[in-house]
Amino acid sequence: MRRKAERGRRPARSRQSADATGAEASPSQLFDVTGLGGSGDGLARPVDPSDGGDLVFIPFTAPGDRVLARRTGHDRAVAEQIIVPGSERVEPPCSLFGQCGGCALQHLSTTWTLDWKKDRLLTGLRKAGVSDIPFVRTTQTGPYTRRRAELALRRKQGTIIIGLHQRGGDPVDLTECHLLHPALTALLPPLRELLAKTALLKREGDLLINLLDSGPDLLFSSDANPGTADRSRFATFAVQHAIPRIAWRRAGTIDVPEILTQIAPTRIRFGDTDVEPPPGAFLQASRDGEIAIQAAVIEALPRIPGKKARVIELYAGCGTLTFPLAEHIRVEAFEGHAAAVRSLQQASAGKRIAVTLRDLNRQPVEARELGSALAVIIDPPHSGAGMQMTQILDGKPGVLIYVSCNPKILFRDTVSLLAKGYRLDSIALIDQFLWSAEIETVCRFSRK
Ligand SMILES: C[S@@+](CC[C@H](N)C(=O)[O-])C[C@H]1O[C@@H](n2cnc3c(N)ncnc32)[C@H](O)[C@@H]1O
Repeated sequence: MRRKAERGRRPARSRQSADATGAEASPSQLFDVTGLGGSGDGLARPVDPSDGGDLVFIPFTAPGDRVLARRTGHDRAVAEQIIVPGSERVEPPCSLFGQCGGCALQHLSTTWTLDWKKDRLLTGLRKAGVSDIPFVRTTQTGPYTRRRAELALRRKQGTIIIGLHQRGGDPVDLTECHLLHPALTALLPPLRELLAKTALLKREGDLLINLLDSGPDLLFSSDANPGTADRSRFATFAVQHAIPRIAWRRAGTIDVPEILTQIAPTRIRFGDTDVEPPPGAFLQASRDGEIAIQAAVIEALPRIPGKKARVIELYAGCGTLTFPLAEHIRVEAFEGHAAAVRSLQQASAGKRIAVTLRDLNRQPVEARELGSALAVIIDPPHSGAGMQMTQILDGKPGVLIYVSCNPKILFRDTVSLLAKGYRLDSIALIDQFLWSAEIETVCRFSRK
């Protein structure tokens, strides 16, 4: 949960005074909001065509709204007043909505946003050439379930801010959050007190929190080294708040994190296996989201012909999918993050899992190898699978189970897969990023 974009504030329903900065860059105009753009901002047209007919994006507006807004760029505007609210508007649950960059869509019901995401997905797939769209199974995770967060830290005039960046601006102190798991929100006030006393944070840093089965796992990155007194403060804090591990690294580096204190083993369960993940490990955003993704992947497996059959799993992380898969079939798992691979290897002992550390951008698993597997499972980072996708397209595995957090890349890859004779058999849409425009999907492609 991290979002940096354009500065924005929730528009008031009653008239607000001009911009807080006093800037009068452009006159206010009336706009009708007709839909939402890909990042969840309202897509609007001026009511008076002489104001220029082009569509503009207006954050925190909803379809059906008529708003008074001021242009901030050729296709951007900021709402100042909602003149007529759209029928889909709801009261945002969080008082920070519109300032904090964590949520973009709290002013719309979660039912509406799920339908909107499904519609975007289907429109994109149709445009990519899928003529026969299969049934879409949808799952939506609830509020207060987010178990992974990357929060910004600031020391400002003697106080500590822990929060999410407002759009394009400073972090907003997270005094309230309807997304985060309550166990994580409860940690924020004592963490502010702790950080106020430490030397570790000079001016700014970040905190990545993962809520594991063993408790919260904290990874700080900051602009100053922790002192000796800090280490004992963190150790006391870990005991007081039952935090198994607290790690740190210098901001802006990818150094192996230093363990400031560890009072107990860290643990997360994937399928039938406990894994000890490294600090800052990739995790699916919520437990419910993870379960839905795992179930969709397992369901998409083809019939397993015998004990020798194997699947190849690319971008395996610490094994979110590897262990559930290995309950059914042999798995060859590939991952580029060395610490994740170590965790995966340790937990794989005695199981039908072979793990390889591989930068799949530089050295993709080759087409021939992919083509000989019963299925290939792929869960690439947001930037997509790059060269690895080319090898998949050349290797033409019979079944490709594609987990995606970036619909644009999914649509692009769908075009290529259809051109190689694949069809789209099933789609699961997992809305695990509530109140944001993000879309997570599991798609099964197969060749006749
Ligand atoms: C979206 S995560 C999925 C991880 C895992 N499947 C899960 O669900 O927890 C993407 C994974 O790709 C890995 N990754 C990113 N770039 C990579 C690369 N060039 N080569 C191999 N792995 C990479 C990341 O370390 C991360 O574990």
